[in-house]
Amino acid sequence: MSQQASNKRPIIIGVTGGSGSGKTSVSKAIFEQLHGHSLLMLQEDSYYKAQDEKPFEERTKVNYDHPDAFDTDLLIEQIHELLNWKSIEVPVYDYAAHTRSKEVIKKDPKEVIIVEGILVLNDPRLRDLMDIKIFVDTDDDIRIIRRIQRDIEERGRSLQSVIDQYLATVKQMYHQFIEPTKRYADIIVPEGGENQVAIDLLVTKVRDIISKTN
Ligand SMILES: Nc1ncnc2c1ncn2[C@@H]1O[C@H](COP(=O)(O)OP(=O)(O)O)[C@@H](O)[C@H]1O
Ligand SMILES: Nc1ccn([C@@H]2O[C@H](COP(=O)(O)O)[C@@H](O)[C@H]2O)c(=O)n1
Repeated sequence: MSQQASNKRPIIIGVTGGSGSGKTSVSKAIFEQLHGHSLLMLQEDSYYKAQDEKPFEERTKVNYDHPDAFDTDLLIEQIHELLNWKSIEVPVYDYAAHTRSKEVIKKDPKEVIIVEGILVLNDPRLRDLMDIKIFVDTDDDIRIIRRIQRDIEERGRSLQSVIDQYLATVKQMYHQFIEPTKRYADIIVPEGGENQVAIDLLVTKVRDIISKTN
C-alpha cells in the first residue's frame, strides 16, 4: 500500500536556533542517521521574500532577521501540500544578490520532513504543524565566529559587512525573536551537530513516532 493510501501523514520536525548555531548540521545529522525512511529537508531561508524590484543597495539594508523578511505564508502553504502527499516547488535563494533566483526546485513529499531556520518556531501556525520542535543552543561568540567564516566563504560577504550587519540587526533580532522561541522547544540541543547523544535520542524518537502513526 502507498503511504498516501495508508492514511499516514508525514512527520514534521522543526529545527531552530540562532544563525551559526548548527541548525543545518543537526538537521543533516538526523537526515543521515535516520536510515530506512524517506526524508526531505526544507530550509526557511528558501522562503526569504523576493526583492527584484529593489535596487541592490537597498536590499543590503534590509533586516533579514525579522519575521517580515520571510514569505511564511508560502512556507506554510507548501508544508500543507506535503502533508497531503503533493509535490511542491521550492524557491531558490541567492544570498549574494539578496533575492530569489529565477529557479525553483521540485520536491516530492516524504515520510519525514525537517523544517530548519532561525524563525521556524516563531509563527504559531508553523509550530502547530510540527511533531518535534528542536532548539540548537550555541553561545553568541561561537555563532558569530562561524558566521564570519561562512558568510565570507559562501555568501559573498566582506568581514566589515558581516560585523556591521551583526551589530545593526542580527544580534538584537536574535534576542527579540529567536531566543524566546526556546520555550516552545521539546528538546534543546547544546552545541549543534557534534552532540551525538542528542542526535541518537532524536532519531529514536522519530522512529517511535513513525511506528505509532503506522
Ligand atoms: N558542532 C560544531 N562544531 C564545529 N563547527 C560547527 C559545528 N556545527 C556547525 N559547525 C560549522 O559552523 C558553521 C555554521 O553551521 P550551520 O550548521 O550551517 O549553522 P546554522 O544552520 O545554524 O546557521 C558551518 O560552517 C558548520 O560547519
Ligand atoms: N539576504 C540575506 C538573507 C539572510 N541573511 C542572514 O541569514 C541568516 C539565516 O541563515 P542561517 O543559515 O545563518 O541560519 C540570518 O541571520 C540573516 O541575517 C543575510 O545575511 N542576507
